[in-house]
Amino acid sequence: MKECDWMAKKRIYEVAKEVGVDNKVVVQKAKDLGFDVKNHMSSIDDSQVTKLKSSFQNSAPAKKNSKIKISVSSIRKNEKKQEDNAAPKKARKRNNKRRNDRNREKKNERNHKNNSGKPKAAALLQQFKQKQRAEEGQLNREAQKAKKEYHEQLKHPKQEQAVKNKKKPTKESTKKKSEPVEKKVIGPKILKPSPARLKKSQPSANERVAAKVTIPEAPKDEKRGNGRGRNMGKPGRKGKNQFFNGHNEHSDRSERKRRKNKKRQQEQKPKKQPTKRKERPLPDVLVYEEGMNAQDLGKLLHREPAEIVKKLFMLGVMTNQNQSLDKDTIELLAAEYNIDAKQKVHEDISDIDTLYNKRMEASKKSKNQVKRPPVVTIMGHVDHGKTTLLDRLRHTHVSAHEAGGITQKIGAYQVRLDNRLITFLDTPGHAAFSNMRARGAEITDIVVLVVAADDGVMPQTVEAIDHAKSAKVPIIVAINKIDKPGANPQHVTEELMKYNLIPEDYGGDTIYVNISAKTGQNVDDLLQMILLQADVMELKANPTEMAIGTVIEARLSRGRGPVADVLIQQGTLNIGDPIVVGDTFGRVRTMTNDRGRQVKKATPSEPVEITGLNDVPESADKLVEFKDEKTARSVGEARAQQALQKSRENVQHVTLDNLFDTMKKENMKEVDIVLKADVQGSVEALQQSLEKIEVEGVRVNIIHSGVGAINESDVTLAGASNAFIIGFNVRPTATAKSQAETEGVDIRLYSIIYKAIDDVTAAMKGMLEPTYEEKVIGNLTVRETWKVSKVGTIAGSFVDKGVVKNDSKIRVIRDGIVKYDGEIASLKRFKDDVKEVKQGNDCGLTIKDYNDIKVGDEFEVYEMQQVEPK
Ligand SMILES: Nc1nc2c(ncn2[C@@H]2O[C@H](COP(=O)(O)OP(=O)(O)OP(=O)(O)O)[C@@H](O)[C@H]2O)c(=O)[nH]1
Repeated sequence: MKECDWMAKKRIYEVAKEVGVDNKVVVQKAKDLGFDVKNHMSSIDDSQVTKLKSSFQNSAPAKKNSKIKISVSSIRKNEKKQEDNAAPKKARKRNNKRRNDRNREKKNERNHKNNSGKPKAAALLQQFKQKQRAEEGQLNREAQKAKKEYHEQLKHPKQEQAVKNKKKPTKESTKKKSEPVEKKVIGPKILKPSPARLKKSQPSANERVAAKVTIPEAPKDEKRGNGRGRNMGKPGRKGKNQFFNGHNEHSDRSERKRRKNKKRQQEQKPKKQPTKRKERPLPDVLVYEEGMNAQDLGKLLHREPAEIVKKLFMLGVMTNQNQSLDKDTIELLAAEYNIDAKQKVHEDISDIDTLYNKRMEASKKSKNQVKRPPVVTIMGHVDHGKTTLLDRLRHTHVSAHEAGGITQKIGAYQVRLDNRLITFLDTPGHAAFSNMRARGAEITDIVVLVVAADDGVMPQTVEAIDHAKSAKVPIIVAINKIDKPGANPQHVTEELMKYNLIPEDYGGDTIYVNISAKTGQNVDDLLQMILLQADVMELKANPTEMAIGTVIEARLSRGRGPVADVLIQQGTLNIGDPIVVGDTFGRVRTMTNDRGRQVKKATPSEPVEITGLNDVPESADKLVEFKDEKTARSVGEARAQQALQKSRENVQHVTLDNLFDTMKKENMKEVDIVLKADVQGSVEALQQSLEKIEVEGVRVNIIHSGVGAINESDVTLAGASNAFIIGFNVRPTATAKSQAETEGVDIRLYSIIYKAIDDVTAAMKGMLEPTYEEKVIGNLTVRETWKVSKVGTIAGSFVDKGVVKNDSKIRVIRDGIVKYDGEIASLKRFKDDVKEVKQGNDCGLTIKDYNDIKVGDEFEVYEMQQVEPK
């Protein structure tokens, strides 16, 4: 209502503009008329406006225009009725209908007054009409012009602004306030249109812009079109209606209402936007991680979390949006949405074995593969000539052709024949081959089986065949020592045929070469055959990618730090490359080839010695190159940590009690024991007896033996070797004992040889019976001795630890050696027989059948307690 009142009023200055008279004059006039006005900003209502204007009639120069304006608008109003009938826009008709009715009533009233007051006015009006129609045509043209300009200004508001600024370079802030005055906006105060609204109005602006330009001051209208007045800023229906209907309150109200509704609708639109999310399609597969919550799943499924919670609720799972969900629930949810669910597999970057395998597979599929030298291992029975053959190859086919020859041994070397390379692993025998295999390193492409022509197939020949076959590595048979007088290669061939090594001459596919490693006879032929076999196998690698390889040997070099001999298998290793090798890492600092030369890069099948690692890796460890040192470091450190953890878990595992299980589990071939005894004779006797024990191929291996008490070094060695300790007539030192307890090293103490042997044998058979285990209950030190006839030696002792009982067993220990093991005969305290004496007290005791007690001797008092088998 307020707004309507306000809108129906006019400011004095507006009236002044309309009548073309100075503000002050109008203010004075208004005051004269008795209007309550103070200055040109004071408002007056419609009737006052009419009175005020009429008071200026016939006096102001602008009166004519003003008249015309009034006349035009009144004529328009009169014609409105007819125009409305023909009006094409039904909407406008509807909107204006009520207003028109009102206007009609008002106009009729006015006409009635005019007619009654001035009888000749009709004729005069007719004249005016004609004249004004002509003027109206002119005005329409101007309106069209203004419309065009208005559009221009809409398109180039900045230019317009610039022009405006030029025109009014000063008092910007006050100008803004006074703008409406300068623009001569007639009518109610106009709300500033928002840019968005302005934009929306644009399409219909064409028709609307002219409405306001009907004001006679056409050139000023141009400004108004650019201005911020409502009618100009928002050229539209409102302006048009205003033009046609005058300042109709009702039309304003309905228009505002309509705009408000429109605005509300527009505002509501973005709110509806989120519902569109629901329309997004579900993924084909829900790739989830265990522990995800409804929010996480909502994102993956393109659904609102609330919907997920609701769905789960329907499935009987009460949860909120943040609660972690288990695998089953997530899969249930996926099933509810009728899509598959797949758990995301986290790649463990520290698992370089998997990374190695992946890269190996990827390389095999690569288009950049090129031929690579074969990697060969020489196997055979003892003394059949493996080393001789390797030496010959090394010294003839390397040094003869390569300047410098082999200056150092790096676990493998390459020989050259017909400008082609063959890589030989420098560790002959199937044990090395199998050890590598056991550790997951299958680096050999071809096995050369050396069989002495004068000896034939021997046990280790058969073992070598089995190892090569199980590794699915092709065998080339080298029948050696054919230079020897008793050599019978034919016989050897026949023998080998029993093991399915059928020569080509007999329709098989095994290559046989008769050689003499000693004289070098046919050694070239052997190399030719190796190359032939390599061709058949189409051995290839991709040298263009990041390197992977395997450690052949590794050691700690004085001055150079950790050194590893590695065989590159795929890719190219360069100086400076960040690498992880087993549980170690670093950057390749130096690379040396088998001829002792520094190289900058190593390609597939090339053995090189590398430095730059932070620690010494183990043979058969995998080498993997990483993109950056940071990753290599984190992987290396993570692996070292894991390895340490594992080693800690392993250390305390082998005990006599769990020996049998451990042997089975770890496929042990030897039971490692550290043996300590009181005298050398006992050590030897016990060592021989223990080493004779063999249970199902598993033997005892005494890794260390010696005379004296069991010390820390013994415990450390046993811990590192996963061994246990047998003490014969000796005891561990106090620190050794506590260290053994901490590290879980098992110490077994015996005073009878056959008992120790029986226990070890029984443990290896898994038949170690539940036994009595001694439990030390106290320790004493002899402070004084008295020899009493018929009683023997009385030991005046102090109880250092625990308790001593009159029925305890007791050991006499002198300098770590058990001097006697027996029973207490009597226990006294101040001449009284007592049952027990506790720590911190003196006592006197005698030992059954033993009197060799000296001051300083230690007593270990113990009881036998039954132990359940573990
Ligand atoms: N006459 C003759 N003797 C050979 C030949 N090859 C090797 N020998 C000899 O056979 C003996 C054993 O040779 P090695 O090369 O040590 O045999 P191996 O297979 O390496 O033996 P282990 O290392 O013990 O497994 C040595 O005395 C060699 O000199 C050969 O072609 N002809």
